[in-house]
Amino acid sequence: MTHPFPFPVLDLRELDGGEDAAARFRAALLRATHEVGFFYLVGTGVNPDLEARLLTAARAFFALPDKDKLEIENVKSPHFRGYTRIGGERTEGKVDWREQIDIWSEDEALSPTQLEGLPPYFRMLGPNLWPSALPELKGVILEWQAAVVPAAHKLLRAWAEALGAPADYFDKHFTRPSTRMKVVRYPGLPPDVDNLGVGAHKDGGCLTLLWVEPGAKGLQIRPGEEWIDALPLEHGFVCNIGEMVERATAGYLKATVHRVIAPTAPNERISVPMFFNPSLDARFPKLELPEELKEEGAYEQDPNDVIHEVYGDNLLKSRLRAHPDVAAIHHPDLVKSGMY
Ligand SMILES: O=C(O)CCC(=O)C(=O)O
Ligand SMILES: [Fe+2]
Repeated sequence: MTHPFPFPVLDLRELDGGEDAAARFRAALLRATHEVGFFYLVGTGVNPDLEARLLTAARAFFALPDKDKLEIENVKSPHFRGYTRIGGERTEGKVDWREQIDIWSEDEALSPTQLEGLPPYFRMLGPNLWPSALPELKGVILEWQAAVVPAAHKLLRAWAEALGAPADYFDKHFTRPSTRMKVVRYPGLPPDVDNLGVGAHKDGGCLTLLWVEPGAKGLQIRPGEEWIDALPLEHGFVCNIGEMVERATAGYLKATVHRVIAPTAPNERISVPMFFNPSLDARFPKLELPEELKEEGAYEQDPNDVIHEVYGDNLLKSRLRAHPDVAAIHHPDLVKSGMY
């Protein structure tokens, strides 16, 4: 029998509820990310009013005429920001059935002179694209980022301690975190089309905090042999770790494969993943695990998908593969180099 909410629920407020509560939280966090790689997070401080405003703004954006959405189309951004139309993104070489806006931290682009001699991943720094037809979108998104990022920092500190390291073990790699979020709409599939909303994948970075509109099914995870359905928990996030944390812990914490089944028309689904990741030039540290956690050691890197040590290299590789059109227009030299 399947359970609609298959992961443990963790309440972030426990970390501030005295040493016993904090220790309980850390133990539950460790167990969840060791065994399943996913958990629900409540008590983040993101309030229901902000959730409702985000959902309204997201629906309003996707309901805009194409010309207004295409004003910020991602092919206009060398920095992989902006709107991607349905079919414009790929997972495992297959197009995904979703449209989305990519919003990263708000950065200034480096000039060609500044970029000279720097690793190519610095090209990804740059401004976001905002739609002039929906000026209120920017405020809601920046408010969302400001509300979610502190929860992500707290989780990282809890993991460090749970893994026997000092609480600030990861902090120096997150001085300029690469916060990437997406506002995604999975339109209903016509009955004659067979496609996934997004194909099976592991998240590439450290930590994902995913918000899904209440009641919308579609997310499936595969911690073992079988796909498991996971509904969103109201006023909670679905959290999971990515390949960099899996690698840093020699596989003790699991980056679990997941995908989204597209809804059938007239249903649709809005989701807002936030990928919380280290500074671009961070060389994510391997953690020396305490003896009692060392037993497994089953971690093997996929030889076809090498995880680079420097986060920016990973991110650049994944962006170039996910958006071949942006790559061809803005980064033909990188495509030609064969390094990604
Ligand atoms: O939309 C979702 O629920 C999940 C999306 C996802 O896994 C991703 O974009 O990495
Ligand atoms: Fe994902």
